[in-house]
Amino acid sequence: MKIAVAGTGYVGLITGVCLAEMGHVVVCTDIREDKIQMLQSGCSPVYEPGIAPMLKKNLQAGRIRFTADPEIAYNDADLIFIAVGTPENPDGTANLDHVYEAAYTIGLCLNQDSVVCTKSTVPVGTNERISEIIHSVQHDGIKVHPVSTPEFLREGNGIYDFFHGDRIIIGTESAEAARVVEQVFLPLKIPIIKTDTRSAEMIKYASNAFLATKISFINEIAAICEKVGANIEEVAYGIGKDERINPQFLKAGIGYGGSCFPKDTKALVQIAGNVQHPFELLESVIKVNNRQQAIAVKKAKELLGSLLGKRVAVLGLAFKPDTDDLRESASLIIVKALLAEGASVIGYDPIATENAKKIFGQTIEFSDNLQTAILQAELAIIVTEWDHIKHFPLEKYPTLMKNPIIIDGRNCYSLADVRKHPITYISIGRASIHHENAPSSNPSWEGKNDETIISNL
Ligand SMILES: NC(=O)C1=CN([C@@H]2O[C@H](COP(=O)(O)OP(=O)(O)OC[C@H]3O[C@@H](n4cnc5c(N)ncnc54)[C@H](O)[C@@H]3O)[C@@H](O)[C@H]2O)C=CC1
Ligand SMILES: O=C(O)[C@H]1O[C@H](OP(=O)(O)OP(=O)(O)OC[C@H]2O[C@@H](n3ccc(=O)[nH]c3=O)[C@H](O)[C@@H]2O)[C@H](O)[C@@H](O)[C@@H]1O
Repeated sequence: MKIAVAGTGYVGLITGVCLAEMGHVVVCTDIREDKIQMLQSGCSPVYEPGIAPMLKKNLQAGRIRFTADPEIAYNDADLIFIAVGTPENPDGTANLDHVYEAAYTIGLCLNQDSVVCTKSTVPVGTNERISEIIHSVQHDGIKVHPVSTPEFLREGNGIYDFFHGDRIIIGTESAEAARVVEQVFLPLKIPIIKTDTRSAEMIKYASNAFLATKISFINEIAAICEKVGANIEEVAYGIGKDERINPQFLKAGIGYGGSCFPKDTKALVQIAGNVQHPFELLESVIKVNNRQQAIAVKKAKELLGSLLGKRVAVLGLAFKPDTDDLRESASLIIVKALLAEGASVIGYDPIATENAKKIFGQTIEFSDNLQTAILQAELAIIVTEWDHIKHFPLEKYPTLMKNPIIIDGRNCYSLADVRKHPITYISIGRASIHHENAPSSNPSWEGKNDETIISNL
């Protein structure tokens, strides 16, 4: 069976390389010739742990090829995965231009019967439109079956998720097409759920919306914990022990970012609105997240008063660890707000700096290591819990910073460890630790003094 993949971004590339690793013959195509050239030479245009060696191995074995020519990719493909981007329109709806362009090109190029699977996240009804587009231009006498196969991988864990996902959804009205797709994934021994196309499309949005809801829920509880002197880490552990709640996605912090939760929650609000069902719960989830992404700078201002002229180190720029992706990262909001307050910003990220430079340009400085990032800084804001940041020794902050103040947006350190050092430390949903040399302005987010809170923990 020859498999083609449209789009060589995070999803397309991981899908293509992992299918080749399973032994399939795969050809990937993209409209970006620069990406295709990189991939042909064995280099991955995105950072994803494990992808580079697997790519090289399968290129050498001749199981995967890359081409900018869609004719070569689609002409004789038995199975095609569409994995192109579906970014957000200004009104929050999903932009389907790339998906429809890919469908059109597939229709023009296909020369045999084929199954066309959509991995891109698309609103309910899109696969029907994809099918119409293909049929409107396809060669006579061939059969093309559309299937919705939504993708659930996480960036930074993409390869693991491909081989060990919780489920594979196959949404189609064609039993024959479902069988073809099932045969491809059966060796992975991942539960396969066959359903209708519209339900498959909805499963993807509902999954992301539910996970985003868990995050905003725990962030709301964190905000209350700060005011009542409880500790969100203890609370999340306690509620997560209930199997019905589950411990995952209960990590309080400065909100969810990334290429999907923000856009997919907004798109689902639009999908609901289109059928006159205001999705009030999800609207609140989005609102809470917007507040959360702004909270680090709010806390900094409450603590320091003016940020004008202050040197602030932003530690972590990617939207989460183990990726170079900055799409909708909290760092974007934080850096913008710091600059608006007149602070001078120095950014550090172990992997995402090159992508960050494309966004921030010369408006901020960059450091290629954490130590120089915090050197002489008046404030450090932890945005991304990279291992390297999480495990950076606390004792180094007082030796490098003037008067060490950390706002930890990801609760990387235990309060007990922080208390051993002369550091003012503000985290999310936990007691604030004010070192005696720190600025004296009284933060409004809690009415307790530190001693009272410390004795509670
Ligand atoms: N990034 C992620 O972790 C996940 C993404 N998704 C969904 O998968 C889809 C793809 O996401 P990413 O891989 O992150 O996007 P991406 O933006 O990294 O990559 C998309 C690629 O498609 C290419 N492309 C655009 N139009 C094309 C066309 N007509 N033919 C061939 N290639 C074309 C682009 O040049 C780009 O390289 C989106 O719908 C996203 O919501 C779903 C699950 C996880
Ligand atoms: O549709 C998608 O693109 C993907 O979106 C998420 O994956 P991803 O965005 O790569 O990363 P996550 O690990 O889910 O984290 C997303 C954001 O939520 C934040 N988060 C996550 C978990 C948590 O407990 N708390 C929290 O704030 C992370 O810091 C990050 O900013 C989903 O987890 C995937 O299943 C889905 O396929």
